[in-house]
Amino acid sequence: MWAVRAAVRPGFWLFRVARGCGAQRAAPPLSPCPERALAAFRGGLGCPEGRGGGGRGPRADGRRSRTGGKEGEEEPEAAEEEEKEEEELLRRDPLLPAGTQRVCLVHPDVKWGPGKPPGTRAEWQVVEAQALVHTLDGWSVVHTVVVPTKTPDRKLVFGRGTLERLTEKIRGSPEITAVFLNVERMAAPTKKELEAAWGVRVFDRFMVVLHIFRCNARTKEARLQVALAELPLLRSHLKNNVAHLGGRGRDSRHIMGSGESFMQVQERLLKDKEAKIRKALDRLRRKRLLLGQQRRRREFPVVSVVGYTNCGKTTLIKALTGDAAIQPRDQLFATLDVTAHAGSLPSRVTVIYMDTIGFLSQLPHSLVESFSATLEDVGHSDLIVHVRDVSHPETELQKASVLSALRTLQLPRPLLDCMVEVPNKVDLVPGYIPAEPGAVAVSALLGLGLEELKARLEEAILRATGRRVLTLRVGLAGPQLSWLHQEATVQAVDVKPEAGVADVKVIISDSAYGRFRKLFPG
Ligand SMILES: Nc1nc2c(ncn2[C@@H]2O[C@H](COP(=O)(O)OP(=O)(O)OP(=O)(O)O)[C@@H](O)[C@H]2O)c(=O)[nH]1
Ligand SMILES: [Mg+2]
Repeated sequence: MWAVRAAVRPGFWLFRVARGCGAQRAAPPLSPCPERALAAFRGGLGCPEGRGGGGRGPRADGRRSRTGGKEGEEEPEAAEEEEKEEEELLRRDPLLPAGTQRVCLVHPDVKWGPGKPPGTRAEWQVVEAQALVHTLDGWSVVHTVVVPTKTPDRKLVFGRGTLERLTEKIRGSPEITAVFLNVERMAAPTKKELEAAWGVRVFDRFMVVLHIFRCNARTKEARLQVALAELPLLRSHLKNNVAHLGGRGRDSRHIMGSGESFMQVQERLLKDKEAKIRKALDRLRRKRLLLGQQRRRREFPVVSVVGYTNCGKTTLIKALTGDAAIQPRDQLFATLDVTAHAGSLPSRVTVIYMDTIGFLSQLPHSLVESFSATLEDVGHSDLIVHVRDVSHPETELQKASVLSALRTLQLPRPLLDCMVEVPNKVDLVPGYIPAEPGAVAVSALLGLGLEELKARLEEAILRATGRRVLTLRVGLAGPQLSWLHQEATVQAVDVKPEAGVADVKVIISDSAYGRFRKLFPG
């Protein structure tokens, strides 16, 4: 969900990376059981399935906090109060009208100059804009107009003559109930003038995407992030309304003798709201980090699956884990919350796949900024898998957008260097051969290439987490075998009864192997 333009702003991301590529951390034991791994993992993840996001679970080590409750628990009244405040912050008027809308899509096509978006074409941008509209329940595009323009950022976006022609068309088409002007952001006066000229409501990309986010956000963190992203919109509405009131909003008629004008009171309320949302988000983030630490103590290798929106991330995770509960949808931004799903690799290594929010180019900064914290989990993973829809005409541009945004996350170099490229939807591109070295082409939908991908992921995970495959000889009478079952992944046991020993093939971390040698020096 990251904008290409936003991505190049230095210091833009709020992202903090706690640790580097998995190679730098102590390698954990691996559970052979995905269900158990996931149950343990979800206890430490603020995701809808996990129900762990509330952060009120007990500490893994059972220690008590200062308040007398276990650490990670809160005082019940304080927690209730926080919950009430969070719900209050989430109460909002509808952003876009509910019910059926027949939309005229107006796409300003910048053919030259600095406003021309690089590497794309008007028809592709139109297809993406149509997909955004169709994501909304009951909304359809009834007309599409591509209008050449030099300066889409001028007040009325188009020249006078073009505006007149558009007005004639929109006014003369009674079936049109709304206009989607495919610009990143429209200034409030522009919106007002266009709505007055066309007689219907006019939306920009920011509003449409924000509305989709609102509909799709599930966890409290994601919903609060949407609420935060909405604030600039509320501010510009406020300015617009005050302008509409003429001098009345700004003048010195103070409200109830408070010394503040109407505008000042509203601005203060919005500022208070912003501070409260940020505080609530910070609270949730701290809980997530605390739970993340518990999760890391359980130490399952984590694979973050990232990519442009609708490229097939969720479908791939469903195919890799066989998790029937996952429901991919042909929709932009179907996934807005980071969720975790356990799966097994060929040597029965259990990994946790993290499904993430997709990227979209030309997304307004405030939206990107609001969601950056959600992506912190990517920085805590052991491996990144970059999924790409190779059947999409803008597949190369999408790849560039994703990579450019990933770079701005300030992820540790090794994590980026170890990234596994997965060109997806190859069933739609017969004869597709990946150009990138080490890439594994798949069709997540048809299950093509999955075994090769699992083998590639296993190799990358072992390398990234400092694990190795060893065959150890153990005595059958001692506790070594059960120790190995607990602390490593046992792949095969070759019992030699006559010698009273067994050759055990294990995947074991360097640290666990060190402990094994110390415990069982013989
Ligand atoms: N033909 C084909 N379609 C696929 C493949 N993988 C995914 N799809 C379809 O692409 C659409 C989007 O899939 P998702 O898995 O929801 O994509 P996503 O990247 O998770 O999307 P967001 O969560 O919205 O960012 C769905 O209709 C899938 O059925 C594939 O390998 N081949
Ligand atoms: Mg998804």
